[in-house]
Amino acid sequence: MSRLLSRQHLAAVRRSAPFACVSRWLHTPSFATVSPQEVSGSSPAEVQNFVQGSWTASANWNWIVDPLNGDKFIKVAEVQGTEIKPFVESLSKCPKHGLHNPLKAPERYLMYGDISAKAAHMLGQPAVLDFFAKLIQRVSPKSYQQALAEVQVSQKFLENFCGDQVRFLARSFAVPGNHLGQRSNGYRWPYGPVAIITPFNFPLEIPLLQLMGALYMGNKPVLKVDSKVSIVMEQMIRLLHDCGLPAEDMDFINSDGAVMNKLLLEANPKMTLFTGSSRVAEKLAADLKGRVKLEDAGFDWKILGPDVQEVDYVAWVCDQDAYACSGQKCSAQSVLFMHKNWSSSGLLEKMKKLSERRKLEDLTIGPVLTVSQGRSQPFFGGQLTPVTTEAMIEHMNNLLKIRGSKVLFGGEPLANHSIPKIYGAMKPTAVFVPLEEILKSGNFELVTKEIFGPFQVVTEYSEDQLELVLEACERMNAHLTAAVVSNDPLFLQDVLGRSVNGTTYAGIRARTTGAPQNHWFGPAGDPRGAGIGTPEAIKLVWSCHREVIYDVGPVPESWALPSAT
Ligand SMILES: NC(=O)c1ccc[n+]([C@@H]2O[C@H](COP(=O)([O-])OP(=O)(O)OC[C@H]3O[C@@H](n4cnc5c(N)ncnc54)[C@H](O)[C@@H]3O)[C@@H](O)[C@H]2O)c1
Repeated sequence: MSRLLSRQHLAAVRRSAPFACVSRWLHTPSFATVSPQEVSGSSPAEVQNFVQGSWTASANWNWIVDPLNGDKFIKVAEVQGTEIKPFVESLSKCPKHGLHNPLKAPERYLMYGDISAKAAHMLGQPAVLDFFAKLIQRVSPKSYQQALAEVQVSQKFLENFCGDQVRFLARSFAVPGNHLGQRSNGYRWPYGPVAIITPFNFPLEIPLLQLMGALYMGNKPVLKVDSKVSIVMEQMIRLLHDCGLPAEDMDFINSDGAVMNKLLLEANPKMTLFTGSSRVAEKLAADLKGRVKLEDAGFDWKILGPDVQEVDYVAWVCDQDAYACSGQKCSAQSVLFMHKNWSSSGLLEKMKKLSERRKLEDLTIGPVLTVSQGRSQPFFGGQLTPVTTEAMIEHMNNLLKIRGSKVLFGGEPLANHSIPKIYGAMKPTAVFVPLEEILKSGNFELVTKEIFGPFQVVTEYSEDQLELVLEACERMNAHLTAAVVSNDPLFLQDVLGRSVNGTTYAGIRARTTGAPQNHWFGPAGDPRGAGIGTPEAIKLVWSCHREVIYDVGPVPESWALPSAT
């Protein structure tokens, strides 16, 4: 359905809708072609692709089921392997030097400042914030506050890059040369044709921030979002077009992983930003011969230091870090190392009580959406774990085989729900495993396996066991976020100085999650590691360094031909 037709359809629906429906549509923003409240099994929404300046369908519709009741409620026009040609051609139209760069079409930096200003203004309207928050809730169930925070972070990010801020991203430098007429200039240069692949858990924030970063620096991206949630970004692209985004500047594709993999191999983007599991990240790094930046798995740790204080606050942050968004933040607290001084503080009892406040009705706990890949997705090697209820229970039972381990709270499936079986439905769960056992080679892999759901491991250490805690952190593979909860400066210095996680919070209010637009967010310790959010992240991910050495003379009158060297 073309954009025009969609609008006509929308207008027709608005005309024929009963009163309650009309009032909802009245609150639907002008760019939108769906209403979050209306999408249902009996009134399914459609998601299209955008390529070479127009919205297109495909030969195949992939049905997405409502994660709360299993109804087929969204159909996505998934591009098949035989249909990728327009996307390949579109990317090939962009030269390696990009759509703009410091020496070509610099007015486009200003244009993107204007687009950001308009988009920030539009997204900041209460009705538009609400529209996106509710749409996110429909496809990636989380509490209204969590969904709204995702939209607000995205809105603030756009505000941050208004006016001249986009051109400042491409600030260059000059160094005087050796003689008159010579100087070197360092430029931030685009890659040209690029690709962005993003997962299901932040349907708006991750794709929007990476997309805008790519565009700001002069690249032409093709964007692929997990089909389960791509309706959100489809609507956002319509908003961006309304705010002046040139239609030819980016493409949007819906497909399964295998087709996207094929597209990457045929279109040969000069850089691919991948956010998702380590399994796919490693495959793409090999397939694309290292031309990638990665935001992959997180097994995020929190260490509570020896100074016990603010127990209620720390318990609340632990609950939020481990269980908000049902534990489906890549920054979620996966393991808690608790100094023995906290044992008698009542912290664990408080965490248990807080976890029991969570309920499906307000989506403070909800479905776990990591599933095995779609029909045509081949198995690429490595452990592929759909996080179903059974898978989480099985993982818990394996942990419970470790000597001294026990369930602290949770450990049971959610009751009274209609979440489809392909998704997980588990109460917020904490399993205690003794520190010495965690470190044993047979156990370590199991304990540090990322369970992308409401699940954490808790352990305890004594004064003389900090070395073991740091050894555990050193042996982990994913170094995304971390928290050192202490106001003891020497403790902080010691732990921070001997660890690597990319986004680390330190102090008694430290958390593992949050990641607003004003913090760098990304892994450390891997040269392929990407970042998101800040000017530094945009420059690192979406541009490379180019040095132009101007040497315009004059050649000194005294110059004579030197002997051969
Ligand atoms: N580091 C971060 O910033 C960050 C942020 C969010 C999620 N994550 C991680 O993402 C994972 C959860 O997401 P998921 O299970 O949906 O991840 P996933 O790797 O299965 O999928 C991510 C995206 O990659 C696509 N994809 C899959 N195979 C592909 C292939 N061969 N070629 C190209 N694209 C392919 C998927 O369709 C999806 O759009 C967790 O491990 C989590 O920690 C990391």
